[in-house]
Amino acid sequence: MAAGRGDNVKLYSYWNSSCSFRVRIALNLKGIKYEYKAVDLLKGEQFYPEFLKLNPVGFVPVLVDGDVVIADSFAIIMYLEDTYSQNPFLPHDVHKRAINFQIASIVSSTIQPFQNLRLLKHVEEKVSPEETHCWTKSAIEKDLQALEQLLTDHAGRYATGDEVFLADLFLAPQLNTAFTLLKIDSKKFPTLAILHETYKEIQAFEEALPKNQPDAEH
Ligand SMILES: N[C@@H](CCC(=O)N[C@@H](CS)C(=O)NCC(=O)O)C(=O)O
Repeated sequence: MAAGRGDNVKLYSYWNSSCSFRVRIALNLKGIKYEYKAVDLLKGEQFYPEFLKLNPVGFVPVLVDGDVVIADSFAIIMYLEDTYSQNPFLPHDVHKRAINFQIASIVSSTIQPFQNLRLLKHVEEKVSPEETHCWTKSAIEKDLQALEQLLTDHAGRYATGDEVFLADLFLAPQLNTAFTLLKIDSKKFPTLAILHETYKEIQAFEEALPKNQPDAEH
């Protein structure tokens, strides 16, 4: 299967999905124009048979690039990195590269699953929405503390120095969820709070924000 040429790209996305947000940033940074295909997670469109053909797990995001179909934000971002050489997401320095993978992995495998819709729905059936919210917030705060500690040793203007790399693509959506949606107090995380503000100044990040998507609910 040939890698796409970037002239027929579609992104299946939900405006408020942090995993989709990561990929939107990646596409914007690579300068790849794409067709936005909204999948309404609240209506359960992720379980429609035609969507499950693209991603049997029933999650957004899914990228279609010509005849290439890829699901999972990490896999999609690495595919974009390997296919489109402009604005690389990975530094040459192997240590810095590893730290980028570490941060991306903490966000995608440790933190984000706590805010996953199907998990939250399940927990809310057992305990109240308020209790679920408190549990999510405290779980995420604990992991943000770990990220804050890690970043103290590595951050420059961005997460791992003065250039935007993979870690930033994962951090920006996570910090947006934590500080904007969940209203976690950013003062407890000084390095993360500065990064959160810095990301707002980058056009590729700003245009990828949930509120700027065609399916956004205001
Ligand atoms: N590891 C996957 C996780 C994808 C994921 O959790 N997507 C969420 C939105 S951020 C979703 O589609 N949830 C729908 C559901 O829970 O039914 C990735 O990084 O793409």
